[in-house]
Formats: sequence, C-alpha cells, structure tokens
Amino acid sequence: MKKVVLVTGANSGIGLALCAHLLSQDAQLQLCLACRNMQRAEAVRQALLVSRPRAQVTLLHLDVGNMHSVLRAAEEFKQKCNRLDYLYLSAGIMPNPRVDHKAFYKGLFSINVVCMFATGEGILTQEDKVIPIGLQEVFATNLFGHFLLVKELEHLLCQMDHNSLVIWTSSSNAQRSAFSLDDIQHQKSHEPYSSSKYGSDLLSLALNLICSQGLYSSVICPGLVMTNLTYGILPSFFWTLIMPIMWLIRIFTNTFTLSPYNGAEALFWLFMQKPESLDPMAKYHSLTSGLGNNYTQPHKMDNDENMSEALYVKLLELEDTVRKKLRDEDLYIKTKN
Ligand SMILES: NC(=O)C1=CN([C@@H]2O[C@H](COP(=O)(O)OP(=O)(O)OC[C@H]3O[C@@H](n4cnc5c(N)ncnc54)[C@H](OP(=O)(O)O)[C@@H]3O)[C@@H](O)[C@H]2O)C=CC1
Ligand SMILES: CC(C)=CCC[C@@H](C)[C@H]1CC[C@H]2C3=C(CC[C@]12C)[C@@]1(C)CCC(=O)[C@@H](C)[C@@H]1CC3
Repeated sequence: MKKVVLVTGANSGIGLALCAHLLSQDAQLQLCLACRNMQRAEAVRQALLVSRPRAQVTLLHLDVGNMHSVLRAAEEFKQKCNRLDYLYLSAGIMPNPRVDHKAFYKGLFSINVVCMFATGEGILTQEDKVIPIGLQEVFATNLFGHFLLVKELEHLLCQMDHNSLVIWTSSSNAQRSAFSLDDIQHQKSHEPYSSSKYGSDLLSLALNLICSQGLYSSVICPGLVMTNLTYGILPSFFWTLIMPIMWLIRIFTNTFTLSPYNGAEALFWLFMQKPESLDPMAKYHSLTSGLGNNYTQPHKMDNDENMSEALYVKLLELEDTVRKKLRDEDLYIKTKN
C-alpha cells in the first residue's frame, strides 16, 4: 500500500529538506505539499520532480494561520485522498525576533553557556499581533491552525487497519516558564514562540492520551538550522560570517545541526519507525556531531499529563468559539451578497 504523507511548511527550510529526503527513500510515496504560496509551492514541486520524475507530488493550498483556509484545505485533502499515514506539521513563524544582547554576553560567561546556545533560553523575544479572527498570530500559526487541521483530518488518521503519525516540529526553545494555561495564546508576554512550541509538546502528549485508535503523535526538535526563520533573527551574511565559530560550538553542543537536511534528521527517522513503538513523553532531537554525523536521540519532555489534558480542553473550547465566528462570517457574507 502506498504511504500518504502531508507536510505543512513544505516549500522551504526543514519541511522542504524532509520532502526531498522522503522522496529519495520511498519512490512509491504519495506526497502532498501544503503551502500558503502556490507559486513557491509549484516551483518546489518541479524541483523535487527533477530528481524523482515519476514521484507522486501534489499541492494543497493551506494558510495555517487562517482558519477558513484550514477548513477548506482539510476538505480538499479528504476529497483527494482516503488515507493519511504521516502528517508533518512543520509550518511555523517567529515574527519580529529580538536578541537581548546584554543577556547574551552575560550568558557567554556563565556556566549555562552551552544551554544558552542549545536553547536560546532567556535571550530571544518576539513581537506578536492579533489577526482578524481575534487570535494571536504565533499561537494561531504554530499551534491552533495545526490543531484544527488534525481535528478535521481525524477520521483519516484514526483507522482500524493501519496506524498513522502526527509529527510536530517543536523546538528546544519550548519552555514551561514561557507557557501558562491561563494565557495559552501568550497575550501578556514576549515569548510567544517558546509558548507555542511548549503548547505543541503538551498537545502531542494529549493526542496520544485522548485520541482514538490508530492515531499517534510525536514531537521533534530540529536543532539550530539556517533557514528563513533564523535569517529573520540575524541577517544571512552574519550567519555565514560566523559559520566557523558555529562549527566550533558544535563540538560542545550537538544541537547546532545548521543545515535543513541535518535538521530534518529526526523527522525522517520517525518515518522509519513504527508509530506504536514511540515514546509519547519523548521529544526526538536531530543532532549533529562535531564531525558532522547525524543522529536522532529522544529526550524526556518537561510536561505532565494533567497539564496536557487541560490544554486540550481549552483548545476544544476555543475551537467552538472559532467555528462559531467562521459560521457567522459566512452568514454575513451570504446575506450581504
Ligand atoms: N530553523 C531553526 O533553527 C528551527 C526551526 N524550528 C521549526 O521548524 C519549522 C520549520 O521552520 P524553518 O524551516 O526553520 O523555517 P522556514 O521559514 O524556512 O519554514 C517555515 C515554513 O512554514 C511556512 N509557513 C509559515 N507561516 C505559514 C502559514 N501561515 N501557513 C502556511 N505555511 C506557513 C513557510 O511558508 P512561506 O515560505 O510561505 O513563508 C515555510 O514554508 C518551524 O515550525 C520552526 O518553528 C524549530 C527549531 C529550530
Ligand atoms: C552563534 C553566535 C556567536 C551568536 C548568535 C547568538 C544567538 C542569536 C543564537 C544563539 C543560540 C541560538 C538559538 C536560536 C536563535 C539564535 C540563537 C539565540 C533558536 C532559539 C532559534 C529557534 C529555535 O527553535 C531554537 C531551537 C534555537 C536555539 C538556539
């Protein structure tokens, strides 16, 4: 049976590297690239087909930060495919990132220096905004849109005859201290990225605990990778300039995977595993040794079942509110026409 794989954020960075890797491994694969920009998506599809001309690569229009788009995309996917084996949730944003230079230099001379380079903890903040539906943008894109997509595709994911796996691209920057159950959208502070990634860790655990038969969920961390996301933190020429320093740092922290191919290691590794053999409490890290060898290692996540179930309940409540808003908007448009 041909495996069906859906990848969000497939047109660049880690998502794109994963797609190329998957196609080189399994030519029989049915791969669906879910992207918000169809021109970029088509260019990527053509590029992937150059090395695998007979591969089955389709496109799906999806803006994961727009809930209308999520519902439409899920509907379109269900019409096209009657099976889904792997759902890779790789789309993500970190808008207006700021490096706290004072904290960075302080961290350089502290005993936590390796941890600082591995997680970016305490030195990175972002400016978030509210999108038209009333959600915080980072929460909507990195977490809620994906949650809604999983809910919409639940019937395809929960099948009796085979297991399927949802894979969240989280981060080592996901910190419990940045997340609050009273402020799941992170309206009140300046680490929405960390909060949304911690939320995805909790949600993955909740999916394993709550969801029906056949559906499994896992979380990965790609390490620090040079992509459009990191070029938003510091310009690409700066990263190129300090590349030799980063290769040096790699000797002390194997989390500097640096290339999208290396960063996608854990995503690809999960594709090779049986979903039922995975640990729901583990985050699977892509790691690269000082000599440049890639491997995947599980690390216990800093979360608990009660918290993850509480988040799941809050997301269900928010889902109701959002669906009602979407219906009201539809009704308004219909009555206006
Ligand atoms: N780079 C790193 O060091 C790390 C990255 N990550 C995570 O890895 C994932 C991939 O990021 P990375 O490859 O680094 O960065 P990129 O910016 O290269 O990739 C992000 C992808 O997400 C897509 N995307 C963003 N917003 C939306 C949206 N609203 N709807 C649909 N697609 C969207 C982008 O599409 P478009 O091209 O249209 O913008 C792009 O394809 C993210 O979740 C990120 O948080 C985690 C840890 C470290
Ligand atoms: C490397 C040098 C000499 C300077 C750069 C310092 C920081 C800008 C850099 C150090 C650790 C980095 C890091 C991230 C961003 C850039 C740093 C803070 C992330 C937070 C990027 C996104 C993620 O999801 C994390 C896994 C990264 C962790 C490390």
